[in-house]
Amino acid sequence: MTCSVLVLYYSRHGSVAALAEKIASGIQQAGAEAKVRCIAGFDKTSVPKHPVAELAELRECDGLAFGSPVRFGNMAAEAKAFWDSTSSCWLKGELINKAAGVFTSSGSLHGGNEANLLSMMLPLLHHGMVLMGVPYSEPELHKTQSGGTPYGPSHVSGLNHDTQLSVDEQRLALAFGKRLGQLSIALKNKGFTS
Ligand SMILES: Cc1cc2nc3c(=O)[nH]c(=O)nc-3n(C[C@H](O)[C@H](O)[C@H](O)COP(=O)(O)O)c2cc1C
Repeated sequence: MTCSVLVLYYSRHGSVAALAEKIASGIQQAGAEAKVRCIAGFDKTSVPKHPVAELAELRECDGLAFGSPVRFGNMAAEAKAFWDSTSSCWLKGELINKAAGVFTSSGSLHGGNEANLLSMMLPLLHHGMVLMGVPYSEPELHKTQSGGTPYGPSHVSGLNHDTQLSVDEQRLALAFGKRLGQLSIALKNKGFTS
């Protein structure tokens, strides 16, 4: 039975997209399929790095990783607008009991990445998803000097959003993806998901 995990993100400058790709590698390492899809920007001028997500892909996923940059301590409006378009999915309970987690990128280390991750969980909880993060059994969580939190992977991109993912950020994103893949497979195989 194939298990397909949707890696759904919004990214303006590419930092969240870079995390999405690492998470997808971890999902694949767990033996699940990773489908990377982006949320289109409002201005429609930028060329997306991955295909733009269709609502049907959210309905059909077996697990979800959701990413957004920090915008004034919260998720980007584009990401919020996507969730505001998912009422039909919520009415039918199509995401109930599916594994999910969140990831983000912020300009500065204390610029609100953890607050953002927590608020990004809210729509997923309303949809009845089973939330997971990164456990402290991952050694990088104890020593990272950049991003990477128990609430989900993160990156600190700097004032000009030009820093690469650190080694610790990459490892934590990979571990998160692997764990999400494993949990998605387990929940699907046990018959918990619709
Ligand atoms: C309107 C706006 C608000 C932002 N607010 C914050 C913020 O509250 N804290 C922070 O650390 N960075 C903030 N940033 C910076 C972005 O979170 C950061 O550049 C992020 O890495 C961008 O991700 P992306 O490269 O995937 O677009 C803000 C950027 C914009 C454009």
